[in-house]
Amino acid sequence: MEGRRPTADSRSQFWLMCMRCCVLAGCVDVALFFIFHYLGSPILAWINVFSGPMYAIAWWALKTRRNVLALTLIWIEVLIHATLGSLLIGWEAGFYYYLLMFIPALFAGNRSYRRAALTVVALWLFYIGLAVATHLVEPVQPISENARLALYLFNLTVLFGMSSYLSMYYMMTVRRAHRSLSRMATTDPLTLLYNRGYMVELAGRHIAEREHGGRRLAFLLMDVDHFKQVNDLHGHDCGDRVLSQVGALLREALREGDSVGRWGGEEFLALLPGADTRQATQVAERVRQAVAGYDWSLYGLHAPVTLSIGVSEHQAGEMLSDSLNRADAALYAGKHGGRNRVEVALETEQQSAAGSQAG
Ligand SMILES: Nc1nc2c(ncn2[C@@H]2O[C@H](COP(=O)(O)OP(=O)(O)OP(=O)(O)O)[C@@H](O)[C@H]2O)c(=O)[nH]1
Repeated sequence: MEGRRPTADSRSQFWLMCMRCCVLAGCVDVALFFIFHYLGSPILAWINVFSGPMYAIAWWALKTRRNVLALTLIWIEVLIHATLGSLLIGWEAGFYYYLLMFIPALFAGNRSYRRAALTVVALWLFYIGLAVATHLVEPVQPISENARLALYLFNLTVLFGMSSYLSMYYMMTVRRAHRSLSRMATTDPLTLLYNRGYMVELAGRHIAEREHGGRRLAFLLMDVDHFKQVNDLHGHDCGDRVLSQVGALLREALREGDSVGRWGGEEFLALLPGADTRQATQVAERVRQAVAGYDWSLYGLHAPVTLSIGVSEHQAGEMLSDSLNRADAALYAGKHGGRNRVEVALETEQQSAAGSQAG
């Protein structure tokens, strides 16, 4: 039976990603400390000694939900690092790359697109200013051509790694949000079965397939008997839990490939692709027995919950509403025949529902 999947909180995922970035950035700073020592650039080496603890504090701030403090520290660190790196060694060392990583993060983490866009403009102006400054002023602590190239390649590699990670995260977030939205649009929140709208869509697809020479299609329209009494005697909350349990029993009793949804209040619909009337009737009987045989005393009920079920099979050229009307007529006959019964619809809407199996 088709089911549903768990959800994830995308906002907390964003902060988890920031924590991972802090760890990565801290590791990069440790690597840069040794690189600058090796290159004979002590000022930059010592900047990294301060950067590492800043990322450690930012990580701790994120862990303790001091998100604004964490983001402020990360911004300060990257701005100072990129500025000093560019002014001391030169634009060609590629420290400006680190500023670029803020652009997607600004839009992903900011609820206001306007504020994110304004910050990007400020960042762009800063970027331009830094480029012009490094063009006009000679590097304060120049290093050899080869060392600068090595540094440039290192920074470029970090940018590729970080950007790939961030892009992957953003795509995962979008896909997760899409899955979550489509689940909400297709699921009944109480029973976690498909909702009516999605059942209509699924039935439409099966009918189209059948009209093109595909498999047969049978419908089970099911209604909980005397459900009003459950609400009246045990309360609405108990009624909700009973409906939810009926949903779970229906899911268990149906085969992989069948679909079941909540059709209305205490009414359910199952689609059985590939089943003819005889097979659908057997399935309906199995479902009826599964619900009636469940131990409902667990819910404080003194009598078992039962279902009346109307079975219909889609006829060539028939509209969905016609198949369902025939199933509904059979269900109605089941109610009148004493409930806790499976009734089979006749082939055309004009004929009354007939045939019965006692419960
Ligand atoms: N707890 C709960 N009750 C619901 C929900 N949706 C519909 N109902 C109740 O289901 C009851 C349906 O009552 P009726 O239509 O009279 O049918 P019935 O009592 O099941 O009787 P028969 O169908 O004739 O066997 C009403 O009391 C509705 O309030 C729901 O989501 N939760």
